[in-house]
Amino acid sequence: PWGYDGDNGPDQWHKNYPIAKGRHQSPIEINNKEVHYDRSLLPWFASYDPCAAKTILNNGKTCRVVFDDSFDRSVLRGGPLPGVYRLRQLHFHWGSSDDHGSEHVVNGVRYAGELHLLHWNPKYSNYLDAVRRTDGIAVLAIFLQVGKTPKPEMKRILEEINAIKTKGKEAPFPNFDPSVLFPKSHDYWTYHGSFTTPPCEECITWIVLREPIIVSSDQMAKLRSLSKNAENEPDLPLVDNWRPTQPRYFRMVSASFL
Ligand SMILES: NS(=O)(=O)c1ccc(B(O)O)cc1
Ligand SMILES: [Zn+2]
Repeated sequence: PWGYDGDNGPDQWHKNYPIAKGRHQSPIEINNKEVHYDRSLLPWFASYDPCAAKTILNNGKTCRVVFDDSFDRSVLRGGPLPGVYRLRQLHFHWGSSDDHGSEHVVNGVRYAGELHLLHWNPKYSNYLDAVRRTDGIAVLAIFLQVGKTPKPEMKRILEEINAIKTKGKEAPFPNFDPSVLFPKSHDYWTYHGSFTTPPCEECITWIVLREPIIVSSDQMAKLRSLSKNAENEPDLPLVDNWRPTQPRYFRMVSASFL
């Protein structure tokens, strides 16, 4: 199966998932010189129900929190989006050390990690139908920057890590509103792209926040303490689960700020 190692890593994905060599792939480099300020872009809003949070799991590729998306309970709207999109899950990407780990890169800057909140367009009958549509999915991406005054709200997620150390482990994760993780500024870049993991469908409206959230080096180490294997297998650290940047081709990256 696909992964992030030499033999099954990002450069090989196209063999089983040809879309991985498409013209609208993610992540990408976001460079000020190529960004277009779009003053018609609206602010985005998240209205999340903390009771929609269900479980946290280690799927061997990332740490994911899953939400009830059986109705418009926790939604993202505004910004570049035509309507409301339902929150389905959040997950992280991180490196083997603090100097890299994010998927998007801003003016050459790699952050220690990246948080993705995945939402789907309820105009489609279900999530699997939405991933086949160019306006099917919206991902809110938030950079993780290592600093001395970490965001206390990150603690809640990292405290659960001990319960999901190995692949396949899942634990209840009730009563959590992920908007507590948002940075102060809602400034964002937006462009059309893809899942950053196979099957790499090109169905995502990306909303990448300019302001990172601060996490501590210990918190990043906590994420790196997850194992990519199950408990009865050798303990291989789950690190460097990020895809390198992909060609932008003829895509416009719009900014909501000057
Ligand atoms: N990294 S990403 O947000 O593009 C993403 C989201 C979901 C899935 B998935 O549920 O397979 C894969 C990648
Ligand atoms: Zn992701």
